[in-house]
Amino acid sequence: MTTTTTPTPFAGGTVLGYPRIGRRRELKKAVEAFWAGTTSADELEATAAQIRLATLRRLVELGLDPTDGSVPGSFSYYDQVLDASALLGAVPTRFASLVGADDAPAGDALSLAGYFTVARGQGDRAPLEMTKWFDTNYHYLVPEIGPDTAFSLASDRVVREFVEARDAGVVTRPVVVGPVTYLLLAKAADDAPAGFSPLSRLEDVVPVYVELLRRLAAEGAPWVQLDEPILTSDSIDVPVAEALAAVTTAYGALTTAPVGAGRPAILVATPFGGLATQDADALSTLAATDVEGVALDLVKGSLPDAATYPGLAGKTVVAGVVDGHNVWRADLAAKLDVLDGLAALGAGALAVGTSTSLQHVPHDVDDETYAATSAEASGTTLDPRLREWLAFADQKVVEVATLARGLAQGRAAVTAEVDAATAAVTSRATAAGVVVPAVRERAAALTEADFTRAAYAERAAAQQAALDLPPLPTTTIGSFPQTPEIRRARALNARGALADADYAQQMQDEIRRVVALQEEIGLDVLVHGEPERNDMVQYFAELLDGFAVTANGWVQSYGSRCVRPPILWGDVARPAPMTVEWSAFTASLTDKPVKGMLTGPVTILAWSFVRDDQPLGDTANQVGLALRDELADLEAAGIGIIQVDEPALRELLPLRQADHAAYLDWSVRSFRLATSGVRTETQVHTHLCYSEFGEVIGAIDGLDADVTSVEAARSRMEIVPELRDAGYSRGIGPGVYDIHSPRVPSVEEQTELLALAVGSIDPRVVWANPDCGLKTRRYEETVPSLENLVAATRAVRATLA
Ligand SMILES: Nc1nc2c(c(=O)[nH]1)N[C@@H](CNc1ccc(C(=O)N[C@@H](CCC(=O)N[C@@H](CCC(=O)N[C@@H](CCC(=O)O)C(=O)O)C(=O)O)C(=O)O)cc1)CN2
Ligand code: MET
Ligand SMILES: [Zn+2]
Repeated sequence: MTTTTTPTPFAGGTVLGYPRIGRRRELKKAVEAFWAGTTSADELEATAAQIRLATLRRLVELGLDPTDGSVPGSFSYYDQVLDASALLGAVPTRFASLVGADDAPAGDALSLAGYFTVARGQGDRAPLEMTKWFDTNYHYLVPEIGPDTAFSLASDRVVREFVEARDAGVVTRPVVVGPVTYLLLAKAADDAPAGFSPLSRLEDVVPVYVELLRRLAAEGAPWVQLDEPILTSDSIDVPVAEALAAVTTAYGALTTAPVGAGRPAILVATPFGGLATQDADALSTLAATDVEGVALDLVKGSLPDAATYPGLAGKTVVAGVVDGHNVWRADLAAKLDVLDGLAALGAGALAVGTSTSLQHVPHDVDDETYAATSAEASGTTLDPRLREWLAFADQKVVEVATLARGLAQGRAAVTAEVDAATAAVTSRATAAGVVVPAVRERAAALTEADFTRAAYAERAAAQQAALDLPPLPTTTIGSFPQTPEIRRARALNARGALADADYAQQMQDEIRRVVALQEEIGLDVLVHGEPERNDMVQYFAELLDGFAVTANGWVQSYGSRCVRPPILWGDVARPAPMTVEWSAFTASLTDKPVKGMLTGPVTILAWSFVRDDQPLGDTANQVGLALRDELADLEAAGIGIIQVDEPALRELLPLRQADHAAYLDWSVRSFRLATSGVRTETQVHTHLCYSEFGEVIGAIDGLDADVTSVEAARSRMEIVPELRDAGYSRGIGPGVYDIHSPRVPSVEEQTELLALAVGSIDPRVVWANPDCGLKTRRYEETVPSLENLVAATRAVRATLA
C-alpha cells in the first residue's frame, strides 16, 4: 500500500477543471488568428500562457490552495481528448507526415499547426470525427486506435504546463483523460480487423501514462487527476464488467511506483453520474485499487444508502457537491447535509469539489450587466434577481471554498454564507414568473389528441398533392454561411450603433441573396438561411418568456466554437410570433416551397441551463406549446413545410440504460406536442446530427415527422438500413455532404452516397441534403458543394426513371 504517503488532500476544496477559452474568448480569437495566418505559433503560445496564468491567479484569489495541487491544470488548445491522443502519439496514419515536424516545440511530436490539422483535417485527409462528450454540449475528437497504433510519450505539454505554473508560484494538479475512458471513447482505426476493440490496447497505453506520471513526479507534482467519466455510463462498447476489469488492470499498473519519487498521488474523477448501480459498482472497483483519491459526482449521482467501502479507508474522496454542469447557486445548507452523510463511506479524508469540470459553465456572473429592477431587464441586461440566483465558474469556486471551510471548521464558521444561499434559493422558489398559472393550466388541459397527427399515409398523399416535389427532393438543413458582415451588423445593432430597421434591412438583403443562390443552384425546397439568428437556441430564448440570455456567458462547444447557453429560469410562453415575418418574407421571393425553420423543445432544453425545480418533461412541454403556436402561425402565413430541429435528441439520452425509456417518452412527446397541431398537408421535417443514432432509432420513428434529415456522410449512410430495419417508412434525408470540413465533396462522392441510400431503402422516401447547416462554412466551399449535390441528385434520379 502506498496510502501512508498521501499528501494533505485539498483541505480548502478543489474543482475538477476550469473554462479555458478565456473570459472574453481570448483563446478562441488567438487560435482563429493563428489559423488565418495572421499570427505565429509563438504568439499563440504566448497568449495561451497568459490565459493560463490569469486562470491560476484567479483560482487562488477565489480561495484555492496554491501549494497542494488543489488548482487543476486543465488547459487545452482545442480538446482534452485530442490532447490525450497527442500525449500518447496516437495520430492516425493519414497524418503520419505531421509527426516529428521540425517546427514542433521541444517535447512534442506535433507542431501546433499539426495538432490543429488532426483536429480540422486538410485536403483529402479527414479530421478526427467529433462527437458529444457524455451528456454535455461539448464535443471531443474521437481517437482512432488500431492493432498497430504505436504509443509513446509524444507530448510533454502537461509537464511543461505544470512547470510553468510551478514557476509562477502555483502547484497545480494536471488533468488528463484516463486510459480506460480514452480507449473506450476511441473507435477502431479504419484498417483494424473486424471486431477489434481499442480497449485491447490497454497494456500498451498504460506504460505511457506511467512515464508521464514519473515525469510529473520528477517536477514535484503532488497530484495528478485522471478523468474516467466512462465509469458513469453503461452505454459502452464492451460489457461493464470488462471496463471494470480494465480499471483494475490500469490502476494496478499506475500505482506500482511509489508516490513521491515515482509518481504523483492519483485522483480518479468520475463526472456525469453515479458509480453504483444494481448490477455494477465502479466505486467498489476503484476503492479496491491503490489510487489515492476518487472524485465523485454527487449532483447527478448519489451513493447507495449507508454503503461503506472499506477500500476507501486511507483514500481521499472529493465530494462533488457543487454542480459543474448547471448555473444555479448552490443550496449550501443542503450541500453541508450531503457532506455530513458521507461519513458512512469510510473514506480516509473528505474534500469538497465540483461534480464535473467547470468548463461547462461560463466564467463569472459579474461579467454580466443587470437592470435596476426586473421590469427594466431586456436583452442581455439581466433581471437583477438572477445575480442572486446564479453561480458561474468563479462563484462555484467560492462555493467550494466556503463548503470546505464549513466542513473543516463547522457550520458556524460559514453561517453568513449559508444564510445568504438559503435566502437566494427561497427567493427563486417563490419569485414572480417562475410559476405562471396560465402556462400551468394550458399544460394540465392537454389530452392525447394534442400529441397525435393523422395517419402518415393520409399525410403523405395530401403533402404530395400540395407540394408536387420531384423524386429525391433536394434541400438544405437551414443555415447558410454566417458571414463576418452578418455578425458585425448584429454586434452593431446590439450596441445601438445600427438601427433595428437597418439591421432588418440588411438581413432581408442577405435572405434575398440566399434565395437567389438556391434558385440558381437548382434546389427544390428553399430555406431563408437563418442570417438573423445568433444561434439556433439563443435566438428563440431571446424571444420567449422564462429565459434570460447573457452577454459574456460563453461556453466552449468544440474547438474554437462557443455558445452562450440561455438560462431557462421560469415558466415558458411565447409573447409573439418569432419567425413568421422572416419566413413569409422569404416565401414572397420565390415560387419554390420555402421551409420554415424552428428549434425543437428537447434541443432548446439541452442547450440551455434549465431550471432544476421540476421534471424536464414538464419544462419541455411548456416549450413544446410555445412552438406549437409558432407552427400554427407559420402555417397560417402559407408556409407548407416546417422543419423542427432536434440535433440534441441523442445528447440528453441518460448515460444509464435503465433511464432511457422514461427520457425517450417525455422527449418524443414534447416534439409531438410541438408538431401535431398542423394540418395534414403541412409537411413536418426534423433534423438530427452529431451523434450515433443507434440507441434512439425507435425514438426517431416515434417523433412521427414526415421527413427526417440526419448526419450520415461520414458513416457512409449506415443509418439508412438501420432505420429501414426498425420499420421507419417516412421521408429520410441522409446527409450526402459532410459540412464539418472545408472540403468540397465531388459529384462522384455525393452520387455514390446517395446511391447507397437509394439502394437500401425505398427511393420514394429519400431526400438529398447536406449533413447539417452551413453556418460554419464559407461561401467558397458551400456553393460548389451544393452544385455538386444537385448534379449528384440528377444523376441518381436518372437511374430511377
Ligand atoms: N447552442 C448550440 N449548440 C450546438 C450547435 C449550435 O448551433 N448551437 N451546433 C452543434 C455544434 N456546436 C456549435 C457551437 C457553436 C457554433 C458557432 O458557430 N458559434 C459561434 C458563435 C455564435 C454566436 O453566438 N454568434 C453571435 C455572436 C458572434 C460574435 O462572436 N460576434 C463578435 C462581434 C463580431 C464582429 O463585430 O465582427 C463578438 O461578439 O465579439 C452572433 O452571430 O451574433 C462562434 O463560436 O463563433 C457552431 C457549432 C452542437 N451544439
Ligand atoms: C446543429 S443542427 C443545425 C440546424 C439548423 N437549422 C442549421 O441549419 O444550422
Ligand atoms: Zn445539424
